[in-house]
Amino acid sequence: MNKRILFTGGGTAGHVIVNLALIPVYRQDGWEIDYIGSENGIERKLIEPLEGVTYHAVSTGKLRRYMSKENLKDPFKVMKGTMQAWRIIGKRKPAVIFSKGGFVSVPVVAAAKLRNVPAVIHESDYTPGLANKIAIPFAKRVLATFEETMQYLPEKKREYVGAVIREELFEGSREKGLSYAGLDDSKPVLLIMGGSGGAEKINAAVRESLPELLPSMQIIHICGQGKTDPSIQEKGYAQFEYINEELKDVFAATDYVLSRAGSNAIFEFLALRIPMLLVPLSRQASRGDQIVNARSFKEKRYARVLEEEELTTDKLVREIMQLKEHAPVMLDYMKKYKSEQARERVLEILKETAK
Ligand SMILES: CC(=O)N[C@H]1[C@@H](OP(=O)(O)OP(=O)(O)OC[C@H]2O[C@@H](n3ccc(=O)[nH]c3=O)[C@H](O)[C@@H]2O)O[C@H](CO)[C@@H](O)[C@@H]1O
Repeated sequence: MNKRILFTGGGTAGHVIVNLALIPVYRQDGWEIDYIGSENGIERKLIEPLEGVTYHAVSTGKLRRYMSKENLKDPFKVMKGTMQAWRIIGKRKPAVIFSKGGFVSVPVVAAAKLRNVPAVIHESDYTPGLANKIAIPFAKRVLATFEETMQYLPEKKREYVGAVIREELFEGSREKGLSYAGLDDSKPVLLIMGGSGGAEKINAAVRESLPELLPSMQIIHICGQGKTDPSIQEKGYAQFEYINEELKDVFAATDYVLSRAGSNAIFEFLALRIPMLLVPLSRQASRGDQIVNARSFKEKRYARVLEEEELTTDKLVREIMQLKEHAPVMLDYMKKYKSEQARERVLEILKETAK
């Protein structure tokens, strides 16, 4: 078999992380690895430095349901991206393409179809995103993280596999995580993670709540690029823009988490058995995918949820304080979830599908 695989996906870290979990397996197995991403997206930062992966940048345009003055050029950018992807696929001749979604992936999956190379799409959210919806007709298979997502996917292509989680996240050290954040073992640690891009509303509410929170806990706050506040220098409060390699240690040091409800993040907390309070991104700011992700986790008792519209400092403090009380029940339910098989199954499917 031709041992060459091409990955795509980008826009936010959520559309890259699953690829990051799979790439090391292929490297170890001696595969040639290509990646198609955008010129300036986070995927370039996360993927280009990896050894053994050739990164190709293509033109991308945001696809929207409705045309407006601002996005008149976007269909042309997508067409250009498709031509570029078509050329790259023709030159590199991958046996299979794995797409994690995001707008950059649409031209790649379309070009794969034109080149007759099988593509496998992975959908991590409860309801499929627009990019994946457009790309699914061109793909051979579509895999879901949430079992409930199956109802939205074509019967002949779909399979529920669960969440693909980076292996190294299970190998963190609490001690290293505490020392990385300049904290100690004296009080429990609350991690605050506003999604890969941070979350300004959560950041502001947390900063206002510090006087009430810090007496009983330490806080590691991942604020997002350019969103830390250097004027806050409290003991027991550590701020970061984004954490890459040390994230495994930070997770190991975490007792509770306050997070957005991006699919990859919440499945990581579930697999690592970290009790969570979720503040999903509102419908005004998104298509509402995080609201349904969070609802599903709440129904399964893996998480508590605070809607963004209800986010006040008082409510936030109360909910965070209550996490400790609710944790034992959450942990009982979380223990029933098994995550180990997802990555193996995805690898098997990719092998079955490869030309
Ligand atoms: C604003 C937006 O469009 N959000 C979407 C995006 O979220 P977002 O990009 O935030 O994606 P997720 O929450 O799914 O994943 C974030 C990933 O980044 C990692 N991470 C985060 C912070 C950090 O400092 N270091 C780090 O490695 C997390 O461990 C996780 O693996 O994709 C998700 C998956 O399709 C969707 O559910 C979200 O609605």
